[in-house]
Amino acid sequence: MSHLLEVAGLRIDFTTRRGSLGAVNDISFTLRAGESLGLVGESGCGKSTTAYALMRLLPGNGRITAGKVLIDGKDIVAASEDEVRRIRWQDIAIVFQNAMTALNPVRRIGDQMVAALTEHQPVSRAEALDRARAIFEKVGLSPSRLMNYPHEFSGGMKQRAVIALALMCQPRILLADEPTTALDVVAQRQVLELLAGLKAEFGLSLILISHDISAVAELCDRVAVMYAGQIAEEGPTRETLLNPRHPYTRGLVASIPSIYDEITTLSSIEGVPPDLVNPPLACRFAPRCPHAQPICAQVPPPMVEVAPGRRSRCHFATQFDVLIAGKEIANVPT
Ligand SMILES: Nc1ncnc2c1ncn2[C@@H]1O[C@H](COP(=O)(O)OP(=O)(O)OP(=O)(O)O)[C@@H](O)[C@H]1O
Repeated sequence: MSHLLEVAGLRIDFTTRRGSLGAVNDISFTLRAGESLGLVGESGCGKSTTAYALMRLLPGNGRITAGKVLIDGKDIVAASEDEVRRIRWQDIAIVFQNAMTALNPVRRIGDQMVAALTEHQPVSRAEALDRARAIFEKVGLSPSRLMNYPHEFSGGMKQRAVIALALMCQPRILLADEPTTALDVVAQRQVLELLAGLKAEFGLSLILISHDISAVAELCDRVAVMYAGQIAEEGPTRETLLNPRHPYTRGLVASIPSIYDEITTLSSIEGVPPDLVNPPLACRFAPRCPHAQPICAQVPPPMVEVAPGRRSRCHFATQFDVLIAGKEIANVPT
């Protein structure tokens, strides 16, 4: 089956006062129609930057400096502004963390939804309104509230409205950047259930960016664990989180209470991620890795396939158990 989205060798740099900051460095992944991918990793690892690049919505000081982003075969990196306008929102749409980034506070929500469609497709206002009503219902909002202003909605309702807005042009790929972070626990759960339902109903391909690994475990077929602008490990969600092949994934999974029943330990990864203006030259995680070996500080690890559909950027990915066991043996008091 062909890929709906193919990201290859993506690199994104920001111009900063301290020099060039490599926010994303050689990222590759694919997404099939109807598939969901979770992007996880500590704050600052490049998740949002990746999502903005897929929409060609980087801030002014950000630039894609290498790589391709093929959306249904079309490269959005090389596309003209006109082509980008045809692709953005129609083929790929984004739900931001903060609903008010997407919603105009002084415009009725229904009018914003109508405009989102009529700006992109040759439909009448009446047709667009019909569609807005139908989508409002799909996202669990009453069509009678369509002409409300954003401030008349609760946080959870606003986020539903943002999802409705993103779906107006019937995109096939939906990016959700921390869609529940600003919500209370009940609304968080409801929005996640909504995303799962929409994915199933419309066959949406979903990229869920979240630091909530449990949400990703529940919603996503695959997971890409990012560290310092790179993908440290990627694979089917359950296998990857239950049996990591990268020390960073192992640390990340161990730092949350329990995603799957089998995992019960709780710890945290010591240290902080590197400065992306001057990242470590070899393995970016080596300075914090409890299992680091001399090679890790000398040679950049390649991304290797550890099993079909599973990749890890660790020198010891294919002998991971030995690496972990080695640490445990080294710790035995003599
Ligand atoms: N406009 C910008 N100018 C300069 N640096 C930026 C800019 N936006 C992001 N960065 C830097 O790029 C890196 C990646 O940031 P990004 O926001 O993509 O990470 P993230 O994983 O999404 O984090 P979070 O979970 O906090 O949103 C960070 O080092 C960040 O400081």
